[in-house]
Amino acid sequence: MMNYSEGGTADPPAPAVRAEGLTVTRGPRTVLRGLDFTVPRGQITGLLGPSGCGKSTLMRSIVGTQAKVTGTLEVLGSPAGHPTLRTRIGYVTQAPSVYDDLTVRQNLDYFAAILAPGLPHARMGSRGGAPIASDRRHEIDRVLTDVDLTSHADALAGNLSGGQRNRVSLAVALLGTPELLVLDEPTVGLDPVLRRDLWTLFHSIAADRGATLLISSHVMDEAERCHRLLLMREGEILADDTPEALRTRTGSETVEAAFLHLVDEAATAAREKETTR
Ligand SMILES: Nc1ncnc2c1ncn2[C@@H]1O[C@H](COP(=O)(O)OP(=O)(O)OP(=O)(O)O)[C@@H](O)[C@H]1O
Repeated sequence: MMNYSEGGTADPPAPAVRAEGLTVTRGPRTVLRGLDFTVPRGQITGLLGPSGCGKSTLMRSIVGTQAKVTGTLEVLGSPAGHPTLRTRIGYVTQAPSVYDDLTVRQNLDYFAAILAPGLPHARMGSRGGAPIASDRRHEIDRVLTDVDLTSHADALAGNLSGGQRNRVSLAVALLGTPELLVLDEPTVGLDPVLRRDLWTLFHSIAADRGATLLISSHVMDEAERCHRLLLMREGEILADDTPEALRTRTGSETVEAAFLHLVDEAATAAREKETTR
């Protein structure tokens, strides 16, 4: 049932992420400069911008692993980094975090045991090495199917290709059906077919499970696949809108052209500000 305010209109759901004046310093540099934005729930928000603009730093701040964060940063209604958020967020870093000397299934079982140590250990299975609790096995089978690695379940992670290792990391993040998935360049190094399949998976995660996805990329054609975009440049947010609205607003045919238009616009505005000083 929906909640209604006194005025009779539906309360908009609280955003998955809300930032106000978010500033991050790394060493002597201010890497994020007073960002204000929200990430709506149940949608795919793309975080796009050139290398070094601060995408990973912003993602690390959201998942609570970044030091020297000031301003307001709320994630799923709690301050970023709050312990209760740990099991509600799935995070995939750029470098796949998997154990090379374990098989894909053993990696997943290890992370599943950490995520949900209370899962029942009744009815043990024994295929593929050490016994695995049946509920965990079911969960692991599900995420293996999601990332199309079922046929490699018993391969050592160290023997996989870079793209396959990335998908093991993604499978780890999908364990436990998190409400918010933060994926740092998840499609780097993947062939076009796999990239397409992963984007189909991302859309079904948002549509079927109501999860929120924040996905970084510096490949502009992936922007077209997102519901919303945060375009970043040099630690600032250049635009926060839908791909269509960005194209329309800038009179551009592609998001890439819209991005370049906004960069030029920002540079012109900065020059004018400088000359009127
Ligand atoms: N450990 C660090 N110490 C100091 N500065 C850092 C550190 N890591 C990153 N930076 C700086 O912070 C800025 C933002 O880096 P970040 O990794 O967030 O960018 P990015 O947009 O994710 O880049 P890429 O697309 O190449 O991954 C960069 O200018 C980088 O030089």
